[in-house]
Amino acid sequence: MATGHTAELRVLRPEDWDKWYGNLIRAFSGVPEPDEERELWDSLTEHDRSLGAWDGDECVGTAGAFSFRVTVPGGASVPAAGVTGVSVAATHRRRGILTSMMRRQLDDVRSWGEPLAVLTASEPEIYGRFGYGAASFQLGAEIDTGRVRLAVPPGTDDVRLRYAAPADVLEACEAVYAHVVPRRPGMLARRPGWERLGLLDPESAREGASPLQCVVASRDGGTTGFARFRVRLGWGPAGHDGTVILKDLYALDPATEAALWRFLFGIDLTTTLVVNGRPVDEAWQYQVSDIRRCRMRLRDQGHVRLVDVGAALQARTYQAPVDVVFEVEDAFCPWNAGRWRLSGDAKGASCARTSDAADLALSARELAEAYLGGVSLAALGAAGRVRELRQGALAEASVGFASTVAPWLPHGF
Ligand SMILES: CC(=O)SCCNC(=O)CCNC(=O)[C@H](O)C(C)(C)COP(=O)(O)OP(=O)(O)OC[C@H]1O[C@@H](n2cnc3c(N)ncnc32)[C@H](O)[C@@H]1OP(=O)(O)O
Repeated sequence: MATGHTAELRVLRPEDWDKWYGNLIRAFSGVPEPDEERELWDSLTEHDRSLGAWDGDECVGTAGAFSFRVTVPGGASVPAAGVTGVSVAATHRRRGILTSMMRRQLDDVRSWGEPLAVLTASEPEIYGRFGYGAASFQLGAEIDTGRVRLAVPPGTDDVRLRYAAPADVLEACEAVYAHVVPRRPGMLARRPGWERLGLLDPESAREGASPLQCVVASRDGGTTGFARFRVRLGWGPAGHDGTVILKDLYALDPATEAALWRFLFGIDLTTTLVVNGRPVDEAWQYQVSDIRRCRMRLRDQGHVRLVDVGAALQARTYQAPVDVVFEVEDAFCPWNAGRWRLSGDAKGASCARTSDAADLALSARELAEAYLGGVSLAALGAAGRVRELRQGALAEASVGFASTVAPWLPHGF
């Protein structure tokens, strides 16, 4: 590890934002972001929740924490720090600056009374040591729409689709998003200003494709879904072989969802549909005629940290009754360490300290991975990461923690 003078950590002052953001951009290659994006992040930065590490008047470290609310199993919306903008100047790397920022940040989040922290990681290896675990995953696919057919459910033909300029229908699209948020663990309620994320459309992101297009779905006069996407034309030995690139898609009901996917599959002069960051249990994969020609891939998305184990476990529900004592190890947030009794079912839960014998032993990281219901405690047990101390406790907890809807974090921040 390099030595030398340590950096001074302080809360970001608005007038220091340019230097702060400059360090962040440089840590991600130094290629400037398009003005549109820079201006958006400038307006969304919560200065009083952001930290800078300073070496004299040079910013050498950054970390922010948006004030989000995240959906947990059962549908409650729980305060969560959205950890963002983490960087350390390459000149100052590996001398503990990130560790000092994570230390300060988790202490702050605890003092703000937020039981959770969430992030998307540039490299998953960075955050496990601080107690974060990958709790939601995302599906990507490159679908050969020239070959693959979609079998849609009844009612799909009742859905009306129309093109609209994305900005003109933003309000209706945001209303759809707001309806979807409580249905899926891991999703974030929109804060004012964040709706602009959906309209971001810098020229540099297009890579030869069209500006963002939007198709809005409606049934019985009400907006029930939308898709935003780009189209890139192509030409191969067999003629036109263009690509549709999906940016986002939300639907309130299965017929709307199927109508939007059928539309994306069928755009003339295209033979490929590229999608990224989709829920792992999304319906289209069970409607296709040839799953292999969808070339699917799985990736981690939302990393979660239980900042307050008791409050976090109590905030969600459990799909089957659970009554277990966890022996929790938490070296980085020692206030969580020790024994906790969780009693809960589909209606609610309580979680409190106990001196009773432990049923399951694990660290806060395993609890975080299982927290949104997308990672099985039994699977973590099989991996040697959860120890069962009372026979049957692992199966009981695994069934209770599971979510019938896969957790999903649709976008980074
Ligand atoms: C939520 C987000 O914003 S994700 C974005 C994260 N940022 C980036 O990826 C930008 C490029 N990278 C960076 O800016 C820096 O390398 C950082 C922020 C990842 C790490 O900062 P540093 O100050 O060098 O980390 P620090 O010295 O505190 O390292 C702490 C420990 O983590 C390890 N570590 C740090 N970064 C990494 C990494 N990328 N991969 C694996 N291990 C890492 C260190 O080796 C060290 O381990 P040790 O305690 O066993 O010695």
